[in-house]
Amino acid sequence: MIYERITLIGLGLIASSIIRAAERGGLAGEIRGYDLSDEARATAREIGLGDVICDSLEEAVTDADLVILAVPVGAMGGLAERIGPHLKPGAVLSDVGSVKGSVVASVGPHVPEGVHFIPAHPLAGTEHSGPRAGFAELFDNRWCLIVPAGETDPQALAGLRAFWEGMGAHVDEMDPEHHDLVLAVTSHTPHLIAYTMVGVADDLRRVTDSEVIKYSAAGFRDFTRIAASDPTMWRDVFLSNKQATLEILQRFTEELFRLQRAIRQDDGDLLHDYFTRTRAIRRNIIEAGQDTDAPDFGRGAVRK
Ligand SMILES: NC(=O)c1ccc[n+]([C@@H]2O[C@H](COP(=O)([O-])OP(=O)(O)OC[C@H]3O[C@@H](n4cnc5c(N)ncnc54)[C@H](O)[C@@H]3O)[C@@H](O)[C@H]2O)c1
Ligand SMILES: O=C(O)C(=O)C[C@]1(C(=O)O)C=C[C@@H](O)C=C1
Repeated sequence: MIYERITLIGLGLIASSIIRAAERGGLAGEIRGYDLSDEARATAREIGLGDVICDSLEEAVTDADLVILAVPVGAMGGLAERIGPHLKPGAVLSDVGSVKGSVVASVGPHVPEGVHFIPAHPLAGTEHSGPRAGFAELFDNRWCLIVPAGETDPQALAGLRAFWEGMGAHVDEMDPEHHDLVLAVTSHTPHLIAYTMVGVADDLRRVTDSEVIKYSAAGFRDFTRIAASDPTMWRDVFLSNKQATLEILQRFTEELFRLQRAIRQDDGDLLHDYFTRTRAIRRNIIEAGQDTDAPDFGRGAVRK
């Protein structure tokens, strides 16, 4: 056991997966949960999520050794303001938000003296939401980035690291600004592209009738899975990581125009060189053992 009592706030995909994974690993003596939505709390009780589902925030966080905020990033600051006065001295306050700079800025000022605020971000998810969506294996062999907000107590940090490792994740540390730039490239902008592509296909539905759906090839089907993700979560991600996402989108647009021109001008060499370079990137990821879908990720596995 790592913590006597932990509390999850916001009982969606990530919190319900944390609860299942913490139970699997025997990482907490007692697990409490709270959600703003009556429906989410009722569902959580119905499916037996954790030990106690509380009807008030105060009841949920009082005496907790670890409190994890698992709500959309735009709701984190207001939540921290409300729970701050009820947090136990020595407790760890963490979160799982997809953006870190805005969470550090909005939560930080509400963290009372003696409480250790250590933001984190598991790089794992699905397009599903809510308490029923969680499963114990979600974090197995995935990265969890811990993003310390300034000077952090080494013991509190070691505890949170052990907690994530106990749930099957590989842990790394990163500063908030760098995190937000990396995630703008690897997660946020790709989601925006998927949303846009599915929107374009939907606009063309009248022209192509139902063929877009019927003959969806794997590439487009992957886009529709991503574009089915929670709208509130992703609205907050883009509004909270504005600067980095706009920077990456600008570069993306420039590249798109370059490829557009190559197609128009029949520049097959440019297209071939470009696709050869991108194929090598995928191969390098796999050869470096960084493909988190590989069964023995992190041990230098090479999948052919
Ligand atoms: N879904 C993913 O793939 C993924 C992956 C990693 C991190 N994250 C991050 O984790 C967080 C949660 O995402 P999720 O996918 O679990 O979302 P979700 O939509 O499944 O669940 C969020 C829950 O938070 C509740 N909520 C909203 N505001 C609240 C408030 N003020 N107080 C209490 N409860 C509140 C909602 O009712 C909902 O049940 C987000 O910050 C997201 O950026 C998501
Ligand atoms: O697999 C998915 O559904 C995801 O989009 C998960 C994903 C990602 O982009 O990889 C989405 C947002 C998170 O903050 C972390 C993980």
